[in-house]
Amino acid sequence: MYKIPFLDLPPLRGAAGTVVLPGSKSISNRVLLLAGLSDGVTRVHDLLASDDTRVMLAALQELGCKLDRQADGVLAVTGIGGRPRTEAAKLFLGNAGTAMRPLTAALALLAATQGGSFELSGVPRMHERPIGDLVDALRGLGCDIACLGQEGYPPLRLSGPARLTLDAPVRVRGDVSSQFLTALLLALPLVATNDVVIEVTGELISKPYVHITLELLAHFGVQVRRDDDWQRFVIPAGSRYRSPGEVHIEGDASSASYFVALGAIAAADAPVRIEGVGSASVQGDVRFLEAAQAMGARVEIGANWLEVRRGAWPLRALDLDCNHIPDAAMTLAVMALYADGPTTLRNIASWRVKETDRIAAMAAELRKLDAEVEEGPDWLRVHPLKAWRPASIHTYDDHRVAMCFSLAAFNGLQDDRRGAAVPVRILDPQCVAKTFPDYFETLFGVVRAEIEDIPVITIDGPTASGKGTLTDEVAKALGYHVLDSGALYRVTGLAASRAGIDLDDGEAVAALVPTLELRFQDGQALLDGEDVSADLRLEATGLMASQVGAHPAVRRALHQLQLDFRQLPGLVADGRDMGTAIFPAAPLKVFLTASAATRAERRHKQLISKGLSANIEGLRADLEARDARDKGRSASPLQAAADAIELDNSAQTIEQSRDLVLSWWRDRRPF
Ligand SMILES: Nc1ncnc2c1ncn2[C@@H]1O[C@H](COP(=O)(O)OP(=O)(O)OP(=O)(O)O)[C@@H](O)[C@H]1O
Ligand SMILES: Nc1ccn([C@H]2C[C@H](O)[C@@H](COP(=O)(O)O)O2)c(=O)n1
Repeated sequence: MYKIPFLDLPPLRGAAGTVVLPGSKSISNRVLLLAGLSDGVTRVHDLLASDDTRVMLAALQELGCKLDRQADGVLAVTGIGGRPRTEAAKLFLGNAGTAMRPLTAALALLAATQGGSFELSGVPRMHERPIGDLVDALRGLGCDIACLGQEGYPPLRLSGPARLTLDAPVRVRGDVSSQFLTALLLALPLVATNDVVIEVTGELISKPYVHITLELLAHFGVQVRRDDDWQRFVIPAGSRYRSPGEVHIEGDASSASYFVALGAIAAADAPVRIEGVGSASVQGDVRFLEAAQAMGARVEIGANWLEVRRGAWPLRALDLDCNHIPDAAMTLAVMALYADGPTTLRNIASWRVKETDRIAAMAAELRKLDAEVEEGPDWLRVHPLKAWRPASIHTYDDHRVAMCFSLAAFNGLQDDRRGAAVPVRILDPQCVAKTFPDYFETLFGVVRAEIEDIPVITIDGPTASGKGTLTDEVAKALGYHVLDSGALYRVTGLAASRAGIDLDDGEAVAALVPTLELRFQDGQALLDGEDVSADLRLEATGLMASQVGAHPAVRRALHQLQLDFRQLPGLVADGRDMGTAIFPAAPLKVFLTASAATRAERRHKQLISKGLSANIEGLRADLEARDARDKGRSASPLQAAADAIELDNSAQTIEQSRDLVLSWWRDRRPF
């Protein structure tokens, strides 16, 4: 996950490959609650690991459920059989509507029948999301619920005992959020001593989510009867949750929408394959496929997979009632930028009370790209874009805003004039943790950019100037990859010396390079499977690296290997010739220096801190000798590129150097 303030997406040009979806959020949290309330153990396969499931798990644990993560990755949930092990708990539920609503209903009813006091709270946005209709319905049954802030909103206190009246129908509004009805359906079996009737007032929205609820209730032994018009539901007397033993969570159909759109926009040659949802899915958002097909996507579908590729291009504009796919429909708003006319999304009033006011948010952010957007209380119209503006997309702590705006990075496909493609900046990218923590990593695994569009920052300089440290810091701040080119020369020197090759024989050393089995993994350098990280950092290895690096044949042999590090979303490359020979067109080149005395002192400290003895005078002599060789060789000598910025960090802290480089980078960005 990118835990950084912003993530810049370079212009993207194509997509192909396979994506395995994370588990569905809606199914995960419903299954967890049902498993938690049941008797016995439920083994949950493919559970979504995200912020929303984490808060649900923490709440269940607080109520007395036992959670056991098993070796096969399955989570075993031992339920409380409808009897909380505590009489009082304060539960923090973040911004998870799928936890707040059903836990409110379940704990209000359990407090009423068994006594107790439960407080439910969340992040500030959760306290702005209405829950009054559910509270009213529960109060109508006799539950004791106090709104601790504003009436009709969390935080809430649920207290008991209280006398419940279950013989009259429970009325709940269905036209604001279907989660209120879902909450009652999930909770009322706990107290159904007689048939309990729920009547929905107003037309029920998002029926597919209620369908998921009914399917899962049946799986846990509760057969709810419903009328054909979805206005009346009956929970039979004596209903009891029974764990089905094993439950498999299917992939998240709303998350699939980004990759379906990706296929429709950018899979011109080979499809994007999406594993985890398909024709057997119970989630309503699989119907996003119909909308994508109407816009031009070509789709093949199996029980548990989809393959999507581009059909019509530009996409076809759409006028759609999105009531059945409220979450996935946000993706259509960005697809609309690539359409042949204005696209209108209707019946999306529920967007206003989600993680943020999504109608306002989408309109504001689409306009930043220069799109023409019209909005009404429950609709949004987006006009296609020809000339795009680079934009910094505010994400409102809303995972779906972040994910769907990643699709705006394909603007170069819409306007193929040279240089017309623009990058897109996603602010607070870690908000995707709510449902899809590795969304951007997954995206980068299946998209393609022109190599020259992938940004590179080069940091060259003499030994122990702090290049590696600065490179790591800058890369961390931007979410970029790192190329430690010195490590490649060090490995080459080490391997050649181990193989008994004369380090002055450039051709022999170069011939060794293609045979090296080298991997960089979790901070380790593995040569033929052996961790050689410690050997690589020895001063003696540095000298060998300098020696082999003087041969043009060795430099040629390592050239492509270094270019291959240029991957999405960007690269910071550290070495001696990054700016002069390997990435001569890099938009930011830094030549980092520090006085020899400072460098010797830093290296001394570094070695001592690792428990290695060192002599400061000897170190200084070694590094000056290495610098002399690196500067004096004919092939790509150590020197500043003509357009590099020189930075002497002798008197700077690491943070000061980092912030300076980041400020230079900011100046070069179009945002
Ligand atoms: N600005 C700085 N202020 C203080 N110490 C620094 C600074 N930059 C780096 N250092 C310290 O100097 C030591 C050497 O830094 P680093 O290993 O990054 O240098 P390098 O140029 O990559 O070296 P090499 O050429 O051997 O790969 C490290 O211990 C690092 O923490
Ligand atoms: N781009 C590079 C990187 C390194 N070398 C050589 C010269 C250095 O002295 C040696 C070790 O590098 P370090 O790990 O200290 O950065 O490798 C080079 O020639 N070109």
